[in-house]
Amino acid sequence: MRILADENIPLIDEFFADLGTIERRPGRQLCRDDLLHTDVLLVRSVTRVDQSLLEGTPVKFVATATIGTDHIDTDYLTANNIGFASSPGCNAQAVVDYVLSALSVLTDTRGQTFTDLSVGIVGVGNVGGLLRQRLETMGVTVMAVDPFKQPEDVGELVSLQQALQADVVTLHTPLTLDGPHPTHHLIGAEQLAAMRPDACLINTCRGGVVDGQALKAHLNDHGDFEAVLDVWEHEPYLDLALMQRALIATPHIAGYSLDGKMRGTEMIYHAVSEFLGLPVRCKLAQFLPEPGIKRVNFSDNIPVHQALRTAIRASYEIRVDDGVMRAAMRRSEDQRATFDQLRRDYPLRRDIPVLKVGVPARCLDLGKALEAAGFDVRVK
Ligand SMILES: NC(=O)c1ccc[n+]([C@@H]2O[C@H](COP(=O)([O-])OP(=O)(O)OC[C@H]3O[C@@H](n4cnc5c(N)ncnc54)[C@H](O)[C@@H]3O)[C@@H](O)[C@H]2O)c1
Ligand SMILES: O=C(O)[C@H](O)[C@H](O)COP(=O)(O)O
Repeated sequence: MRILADENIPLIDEFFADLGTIERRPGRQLCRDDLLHTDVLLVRSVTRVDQSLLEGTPVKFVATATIGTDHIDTDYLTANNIGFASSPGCNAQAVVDYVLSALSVLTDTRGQTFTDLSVGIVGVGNVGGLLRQRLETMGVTVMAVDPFKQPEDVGELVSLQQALQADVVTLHTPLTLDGPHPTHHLIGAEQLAAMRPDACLINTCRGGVVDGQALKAHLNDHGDFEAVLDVWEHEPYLDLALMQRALIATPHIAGYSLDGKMRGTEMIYHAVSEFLGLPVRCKLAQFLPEPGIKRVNFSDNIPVHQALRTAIRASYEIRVDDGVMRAAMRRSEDQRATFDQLRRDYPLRRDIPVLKVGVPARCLDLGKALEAAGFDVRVK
């Protein structure tokens, strides 16, 4: 068995070494010639997998260690009897953490608390569904839209027009170009104009879901409008003027927690094992390290919103990623190389539920609020 893997997929040896020989390549440069002796191809989102990559190769199975699948021509795989698996939900928690950290910065800059906000969630799948659950338990008003879901499965749904009325609109759809509800440029000039002049748009799904030119113009015309952008229309190239005007700008790392990335590898390992008719031979828990910060303790005189902010940012401080990207892009002579390097060298980050939070026994409300945000609360 010959396996070729993107060099940025973690734990490849740990999960796949007993299956055969493993080769690694930078995902963005992977080409057909690399695959002339490959049986199983393991990719991330930066490799376009289609006829031009696979035709004439012996590849029998393709797996992507990502949630998104817009880089895969699944029709071609099906038509050519090539097996396929993705990693649905693997890094959903990390994206939710990213949004919570962004909201904590937004409310901070505006002197608000989480419960002052209404949040429109566009796409109520793995990420949007978990986000909805967290925000609603935290007491935030949510307006969710998803034309492919039923309210009995995901809770109350509204139209996109209604969701655009929220203080914050956060996007969690796949990038789709066809079908009954395509998402390419789902948010353009018309939708931005329908939003509140002081709203905040968060995009962590795919750059192409937002019309970047329209967003830049809207931001320039509306001084109180904010944008939090993790994904960009022409990645790995960025519109620097859009980046400068964004409240927070990051290099497509919303899902980049260690837990999320490693869970992605575990999911493709399960899929490859099943394809080969093999039993599951190892588990992610064997390889996950202990968290760096193990515990944050609160005393009883801290307001709930402050404790939430502190705990969220102890787990994941989005402003650091924003600062690092702005500094790197300012110095950069090669945007593409810088964008990829920021992603490749991304520092270790753990999911919110990994952080234990200590609260005094008499602070029931504090404990409940932290639990609602996903923390592992221990009563002192
Ligand atoms: N920035 C990152 O690091 C990162 C990490 C994970 C996922 N993502 C992106 O986020 C996307 C969503 O992730 P997920 O795990 O929730 O996917 P998912 O497939 O579980 O959910 C997507 C939801 O969007 C809905 N949807 C589709 N078209 C829609 C439309 N026109 N309007 C409203 N809703 C629509 C679907 O019905 C589905 O419920 C992924 O496709 C991926 O591209 C980005
Ligand atoms: O779709 C996903 O899972 C995310 O966008 C993922 O984090 C992308 O990471 P990449 O494959 O580009 O390293």
